[in-house]
Amino acid sequence: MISSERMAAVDANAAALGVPSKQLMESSGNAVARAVRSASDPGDAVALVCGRGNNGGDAFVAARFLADRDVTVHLLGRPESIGTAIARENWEALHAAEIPSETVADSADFDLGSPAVVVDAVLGTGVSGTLREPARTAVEEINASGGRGGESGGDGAIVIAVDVPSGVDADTGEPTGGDGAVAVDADRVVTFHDAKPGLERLEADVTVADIGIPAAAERYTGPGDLLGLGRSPDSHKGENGEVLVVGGGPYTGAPSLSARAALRAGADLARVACPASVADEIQGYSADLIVRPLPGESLGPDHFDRVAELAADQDVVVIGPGMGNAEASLEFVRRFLADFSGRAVVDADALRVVPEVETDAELICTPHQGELRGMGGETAADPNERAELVRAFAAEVGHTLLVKGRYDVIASDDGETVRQNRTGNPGMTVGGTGDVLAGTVGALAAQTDPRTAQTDPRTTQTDRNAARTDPFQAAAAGAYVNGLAGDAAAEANGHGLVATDLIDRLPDALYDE
Ligand SMILES: NC(=O)C1=CN([C@@H]2O[C@H](COP(=O)(O)OP(=O)(O)OC[C@H]3O[C@@H](n4cnc5c(N)ncnc54)[C@H](O)[C@@H]3O)[C@@H](O)[C@H]2O)[C@H](O)CC1
Ligand SMILES: [K+]
Repeated sequence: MISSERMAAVDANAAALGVPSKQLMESSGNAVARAVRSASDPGDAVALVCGRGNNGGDAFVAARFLADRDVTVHLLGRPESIGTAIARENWEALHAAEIPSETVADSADFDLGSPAVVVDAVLGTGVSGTLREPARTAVEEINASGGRGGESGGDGAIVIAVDVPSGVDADTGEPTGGDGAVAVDADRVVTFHDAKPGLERLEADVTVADIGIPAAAERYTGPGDLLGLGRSPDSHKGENGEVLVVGGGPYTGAPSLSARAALRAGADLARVACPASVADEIQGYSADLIVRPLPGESLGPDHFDRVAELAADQDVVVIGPGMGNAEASLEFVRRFLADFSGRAVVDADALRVVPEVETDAELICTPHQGELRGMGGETAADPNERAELVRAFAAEVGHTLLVKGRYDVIASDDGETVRQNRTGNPGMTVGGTGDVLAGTVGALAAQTDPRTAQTDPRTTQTDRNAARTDPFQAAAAGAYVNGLAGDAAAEANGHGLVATDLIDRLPDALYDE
């Protein structure tokens, strides 16, 4: 089962793996043609009703595979306004092949005739809102032509929908125009790659066609995993996330790297709460950070009130970098996590505390293999076996996990979703790259998802968490871009790369795909 959002990501990942959408469209069209053939006889009239997006494009391809049927392609709108290059190329190929087609400039002129089969390729997953003309009339004509919804009581044409009946939301099965809005009532649906939750709720007979998307496009992160992370063009300071890094004491570099990575990964503000003994040093590394000194030389339970107060205004807390493993510091983390209900990335020595703590916080834990074992998790040499172990352990602890390794493994807090990341290189075993990753994930988890943005200041912490990028998605995207930045750094510096090389390359990795 796959959501439309994930489907779009997998599509982009497939293209990055060398299987571009045009190739997928060829398979989609072929699958539709097979369904048409099984529903008709040679010589039968087949009407393909096509919109100007890729859903229509699938039907242009299908028409080429139906040489022994009496095919007519109806294009809704002008050919010049076909929206995508691949659909346009297939429209042109149709002409070159002399396949009969007509363009429907005015919906009043639309005449479907009385074919044996109607292919509904008006709209696929690209639909939004109430159907506009000429799509609306076309959908009504399709429904009137036959099928269960037809005036002829089921004796008319067989309606085969491409990917999803036009006007239906593939995620919910509801009309996109709202309750009772017009949508195609299909007899059959040929959907691509995987089942869609909304289609299960329809009466139509749904088949899933394998269109050749490689399994790796789902198993591994890719550019598709960055979709939906774009910041809104009219956002103001603070809207793209404020991150608080809590750490330092025995070390100064780690919290600084995390906080600077958070800024480069798009956070508007990065603060560091650290022992006063190292505050000047951490500030000295960078003018971009806001440093909040805590009395003493290492984190301890006395800092709880102050850190809880600082954390309350933050989108994400990154806790652990460079804090060391003194018992008092671990006790501080226990108290902090037990009380916290926001979102936190937990790294380094703070990780071992996680399995002991009952918390309402939404945690993203970023252990390497050794730290995972320290948390009570298991690991394995085989990447797929390791992925399975991490998935099960994420469900057990109830938090998102990002386990670092040659192949990173990301698992959702319910253990339902697991993904691997294979960007990165052996040069990244140098100290500090994990701190960069924690800050990067923190920044991505701090962004507001533009699709669920919630701007009312009275909203609760839970509402605010819900409006942000999904934690699994933030972790997967973070692992992917951290590895890309590492690969760019290795290109320049080989195995001599250092963690700060990654930080400067994060913006390109994130936004210049
Ligand atoms: N990986 C795959 O699954 C592949 C899927 N393919 C097919 O592509 C469509 C999705 O294509 P897309 O171009 O994104 O969108 P659509 O064709 O569904 O529609 C875009 C088109 O529709 C217009 N539009 C949007 N809303 C409305 C409305 N309410 N009323 C009227 N018109 C509307 C919009 O302006 C655009 O012009 C997917 O379903 C598959 O069929 C490919 O084969 C590649 C592989
Ligand atoms: K359709």
